[in-house]
Formats: sequence, structure tokens, C-alpha cells
Amino acid sequence: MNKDDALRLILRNTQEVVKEDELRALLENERTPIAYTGYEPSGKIHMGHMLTVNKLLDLQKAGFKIIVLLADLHGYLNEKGSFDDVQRIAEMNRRAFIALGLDPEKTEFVKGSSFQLEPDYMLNILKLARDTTLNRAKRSMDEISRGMENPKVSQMIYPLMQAMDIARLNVDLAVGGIDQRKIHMLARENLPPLGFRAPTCLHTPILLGLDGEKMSSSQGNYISVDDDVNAIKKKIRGAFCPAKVIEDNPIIEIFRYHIFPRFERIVIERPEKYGGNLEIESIEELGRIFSKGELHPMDLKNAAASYLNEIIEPVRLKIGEVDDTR
Ligand SMILES: Nc1ncnc2c1ncn2[C@@H]1O[C@H](COP(=O)(O)OP(=O)(O)OP(=O)(O)O)[C@@H](O)[C@H]1O
Ligand SMILES: N[C@@H](Cc1ccc(O)cc1)C(=O)O
Repeated sequence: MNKDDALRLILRNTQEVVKEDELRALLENERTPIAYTGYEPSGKIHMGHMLTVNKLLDLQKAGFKIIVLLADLHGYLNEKGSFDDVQRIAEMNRRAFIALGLDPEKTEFVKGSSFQLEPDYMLNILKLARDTTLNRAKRSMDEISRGMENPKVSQMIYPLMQAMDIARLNVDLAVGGIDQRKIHMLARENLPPLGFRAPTCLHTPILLGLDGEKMSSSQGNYISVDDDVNAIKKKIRGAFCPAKVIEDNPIIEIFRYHIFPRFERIVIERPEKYGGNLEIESIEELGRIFSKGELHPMDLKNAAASYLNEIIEPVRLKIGEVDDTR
């Protein structure tokens, strides 16, 4: 793949890159660049996570080495469960990532606790702690620990560890949802004074959950990559989807980020008496039709459920086949 095609592939469906000239330089480097995303093992892998996984797959195609960090200690520090719970969930999540296409032969899966307790790593955390104000650490967690009224010290150590992971794993490109931005900016500023490189950062949009808030494994507002057809139908049927409203409408967002990128043209099935089937070729066209009230939310939801099932079905089948003996 030539460099321009690689750059185009890497930037598609992203919200932000900091900075594009750095990304270009990584592609021109002789050394294979490393990209990573970390996931707190707090529950199921869902359609929101899939946006970052899709990006890792694009990066893999563009020649990057991929590391997936199963951030067990981070989940523990962020009160997602006991240390045993997060370890168990990390293993379950690994299988879902493999089923989503991250081939274990080509992807390095690393558990945070496998290196984050080493003396050198910890000493570097203490050094970072001396260079980071409490206010900055707290602000960097705003979108990660939403509604954190009474933060624990552990939640202030969390962003320092995320920044240090980038240095320790020799990461060139830190990938995440746009909610990771403040921690990534902290890493860009505070790693170089300690002698480490500033990472380039790539952010995906955030997918809304079925209630219109961020899709999140701890909120129960998600569609997981192993939901079966009935669960998908039931969840979509109960989703927030006000008639004629396209802004912050989670069903429209599912079409935008998951369905249209995979299908060139979609068909919304409707009985003849309600206007018959509708063929739609782009998210813009869907938005126009829906906002004029020419498409009922229930018809939109039925189509969303059926396309989502088509996307998820192979993943669901594959999860059962992934070898869990490693
Ligand atoms: N709804 C979403 N849309 C896009 N990206 C997401 C979404 N949820 C999580 N991510 C991304 O996945 C990575 C891991 O996030 P994380 O483990 O916090 O998921 P989560 O479901 O928000 O978990 P929790 O709700 O338990 O905090 C981050 O880069 C994050 O930005
Ligand atoms: N902060 C990420 C998890 C994470 C943890 C450590 C990292 O190095 C990277 C990412 C989240 O919101 O889930």
C-alpha cells in the first residue's frame, strides 16, 4: 500500500489526529511503527469499542504493529471490580478482540499487570507524579470516570499510568475514543521531560448508547459483540429514537458509524400501506428522510436490528471458536 493510501485508510472515520505531519513521518520511518489501544476489562466488548478495534485493523493493514493493552490494573484502580474480576474479564475480552479480527499471530495482547508493578515503571510513575498537578490529573479523568464526585487517589494515579504505558510499550501512535484526549495530551507534554518520546494520538468518535448517553460497558446501554438476534431486536426496540430528530439519535449513529461504512446501499423494509420499501445510499440521505418525518422510528429500528445482526453474527459465531487455552 502506498503512503497516501495508508494515510487515507488511517484517517477514515476518525475525529482527530494529533498531529497529521507526525503520522505521515511514522509512515515514512524505516522502523515498523507501533500503535496501541487500552481497554479496562469492565464488561463486554460492545459496538462502541468496535470503532477503535476497526481502527486498529486499519492500522494493521497500513503496516503498523498493534498492541492491545488489557488494562486490568486500570480497571481495578477505577473501581470496576476486584482484582480477580478484572483479570477474568480481561481474558474474556481477549477472545472478543480476536473474534473481531485481531489475529493473535499479528497482534500483541498485553496485560497491564504483567509490567506495571515493575520497580522501574513505578519509579517513573512517581517522577510523573512530581511533574503533574492534581488539577491536571483530575481534569484528564473527567470523561473517563464520569460523575466522579469524590475521586480516590487511585483515580489520580490512573492517568499517570496510562501515560507511562505509552512509554513502556514503546508506542508511537496512541489510539482511543475522543474521551481519551486529555490523558493523551498529558502524555504528550509530560513524557518528554522524563526523556521519553511524545506519542502521536488518533481519536475516534464516541458512539452513543441506546439511551442517548455514551455507550459504555458499565451502563447497560450497549449492544455487545456477542448479543444474539433476539437480544439485538429487544435492545434496539427499546432504544431512544425520537421521530424526526437526527442529532444525538443513537439509532442514526449506528447507521453512521457501523452500517453505512459496510453497506453501500441499505433497504428499509416497510409494508406497502406505509410507503413500501425504501432504498437509501448514504447517511445524509437517511438523515434528510428521517428528519422530514417520512420514515417512522419503528421501521428505522427494525432495519437497524437486522443490519446489526448481519454485522455481529460472524463475530458471535467466532467467539465460540476462539481457543481459550492460551
Ligand atoms: N461508546 C464508545 N464509542 C467509541 N469508543 C469507545 C466507546 N466506549 C469506549 N470506547 C473506547 O474504548 C477504549 C476503552 O474504553 P473503556 O474500557 O473505558 O470502555 P467503556 O465501555 O467506556 O467502559 P466503562 O463504561 O466501564 O468505563 C477507549 O479508547 C474508549 O475511548
Ligand atoms: N483509559 C482507557 C483504558 C486504558 C488504560 C491504560 C492504557 O494505557 C490505555 C487505556 C479507558 O477509558 O478505558
